[in-house]
Amino acid sequence: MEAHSRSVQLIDEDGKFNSETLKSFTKTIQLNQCNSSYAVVSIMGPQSSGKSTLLNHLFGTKFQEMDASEGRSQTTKGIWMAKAVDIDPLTLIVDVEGNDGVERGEDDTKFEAQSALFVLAISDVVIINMWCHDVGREKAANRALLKITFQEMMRILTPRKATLMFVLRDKTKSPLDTLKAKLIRDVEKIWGSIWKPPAHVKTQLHEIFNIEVVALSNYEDKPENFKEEVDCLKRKFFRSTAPGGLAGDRSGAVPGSGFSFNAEKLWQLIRQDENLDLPLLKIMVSTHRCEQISAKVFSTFNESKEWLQIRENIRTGLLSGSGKVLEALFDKTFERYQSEAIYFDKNVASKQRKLLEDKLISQVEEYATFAMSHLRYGILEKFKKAFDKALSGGEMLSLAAVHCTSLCMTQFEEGFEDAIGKRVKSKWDTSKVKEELQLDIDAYIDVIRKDKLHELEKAYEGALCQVLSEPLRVLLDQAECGTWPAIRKIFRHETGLAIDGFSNALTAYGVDKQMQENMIRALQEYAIGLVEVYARERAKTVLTDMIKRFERIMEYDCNFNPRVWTREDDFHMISQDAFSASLELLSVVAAIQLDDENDNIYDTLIHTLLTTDSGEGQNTTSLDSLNSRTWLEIPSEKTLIMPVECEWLWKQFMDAIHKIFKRGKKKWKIAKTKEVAKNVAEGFVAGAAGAAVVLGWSVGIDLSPLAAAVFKS
Ligand SMILES: Nc1nc2c(ncn2[C@@H]2O[C@H](COP(=O)(O)OP(=O)(O)OP(=O)(O)O)[C@@H](O)[C@H]2O)c(=O)[nH]1
Repeated sequence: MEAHSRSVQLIDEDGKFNSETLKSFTKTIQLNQCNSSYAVVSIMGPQSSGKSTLLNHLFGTKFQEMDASEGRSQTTKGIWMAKAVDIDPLTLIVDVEGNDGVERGEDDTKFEAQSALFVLAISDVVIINMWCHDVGREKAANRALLKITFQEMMRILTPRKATLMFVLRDKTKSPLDTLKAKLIRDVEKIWGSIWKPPAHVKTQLHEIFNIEVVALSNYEDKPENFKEEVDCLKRKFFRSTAPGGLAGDRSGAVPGSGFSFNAEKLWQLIRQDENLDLPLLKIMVSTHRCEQISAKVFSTFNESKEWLQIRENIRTGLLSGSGKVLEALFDKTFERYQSEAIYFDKNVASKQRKLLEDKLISQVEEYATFAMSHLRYGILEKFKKAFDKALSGGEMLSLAAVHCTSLCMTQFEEGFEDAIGKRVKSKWDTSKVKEELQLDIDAYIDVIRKDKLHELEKAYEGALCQVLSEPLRVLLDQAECGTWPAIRKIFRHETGLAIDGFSNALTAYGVDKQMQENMIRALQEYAIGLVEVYARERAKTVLTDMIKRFERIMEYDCNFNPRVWTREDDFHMISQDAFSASLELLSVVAAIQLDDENDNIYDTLIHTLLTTDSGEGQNTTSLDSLNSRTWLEIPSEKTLIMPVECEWLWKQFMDAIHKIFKRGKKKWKIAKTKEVAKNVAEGFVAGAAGAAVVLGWSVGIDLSPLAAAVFKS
């Protein structure tokens, strides 16, 4: 009680505002918690007019009073403040230095005017303390004060409605009503005489002030009466902030927590003699206070166990459910802010709330970033599992990719909301992280797709290899004129089937057209390569194979039975067949002829190598046609044995055949009976002669040893 009723100096006699003193005072009396439920009552009046005495009796304060024995000199310097005792709501009492200029000098009205303005601006009730006998007096000190106050108020201040309570001291026998009427007339006269800004030219006094008039007995002469009347007056200040009370108009009231700042700024502006724009000041105070409230709730947020726990979650990676906690914490923080900021300017409060929200959002940025990246990797792993499962369950890759991706993107959104809450999530741009996640997912799909496509490719290659290998081997073993047409037929058929199947299968993998074409081309090339492999293999052993073929025809008849040469056997024709068949073999393996329908290699070879012209040798023009490295209409990369090589091979072949003829006795079975033998020998001779015609141009086979051997046998 003592501490509250004791007064503090708000502004000293030199006009210095005691900011720290006021802050500490308002803190002591817990003004901050009052919002708008508090009142400010101030007193103005001539020096030594009993102002402090009245306040102390009325409000239980302890303002310094003049010692009566010292005569009338100034005791109150500057502006003082105390808290009324036993009055609800909390009521601040402001005692102002006497203002009749006696101490400061007649001309120094500046401080008086400034303090009067200050008091008017911060007060809900202004008590004008005056001697009863001054009512109606032209020269009364209050007249000058009121005039200058009204004048300055209209010049630089946008007033807010307050109560002007005239307390007439040392009341006389004049009835109060008469005094009151006189006083109001007087005050209105003053009001009418002052300059007013255009907006207020027609403003009536009662629109700016509620006027109250009270008369008190002389404190010194009639102390009992004085106390009684003061007690009665005191009651007027109970519940003063309730509607209809002395301080009932709360519309312009500054909330308790902004009082100090408001008072200090106000005093600064008054001292600078600037136009006082109270609404602007109100915004200034509101901004200052809302910033303070915001900073306070922000630090409470930071220190809350919930937020500390969420931050800890970054370390442990346990995000699930944090969103709800964060959401509730945000709500609590805004509620805390709102509960105090609501008493300040609405626009300022909501602007500061928005700033607070931004601050909170950026405060959780580290957590949100962590949550997003944690989710990104977690969801990617989930995608991999879901995708693999879908594929192993037989789902088409392209469909699985779409549905698993969409599932995972939804999971990302849900997971982020779960970790960070709806409110924060709505403020966050997740598009970049989602793009990155999408890229990760696409990369994984690509890897799997490549694997699967590789498998598919291998499967089709394997199948093609299986269906083509055997026919190719058989056909190339046969190596006759119809070989390449047959290979082409089976090749086109099987490759066509495989490509159809492959194309269909590819649609399940979501590959683009270009890639699809490339892969089909690759399969085609594989099939071509397969043919080439077999053909090249065959080409490698062509000389041996030609010899073997020649020998086979000579040793076996058309039923594959071992041949026993008799006279009936047409040696010439059989050997001719053997030569032709060998040449056929050479022509088949000389080039890969998958595209070429006009197979001219065999014709060229027959024409140049197996002529039936006179045995004096092959015509050089024909042989010249083999003096080349390419076959007509066949690209070089499809050539397995060049024409010039064929010529060389043919010579090798004929050399070998020569030797075979030489040892024909051992090699070929000849009938044993003499007659048969003779016939055979004749036939051989004839056949050999024919053969010699065939062969003569190149190797000049000497058949006589064979014939001799036959005759000997
Ligand atoms: N005649 C008369 N004298 C009073 C009354 N009340 C107080 N006084 C006397 O007036 C003198 C000044 O009293 P204060 O209360 O100090 O007056 P003040 O107006 O606060 O003085 P300053 O702060 O110096 O302006 C004291 O001696 C009081 O006893 C009153 O009702 N009538």
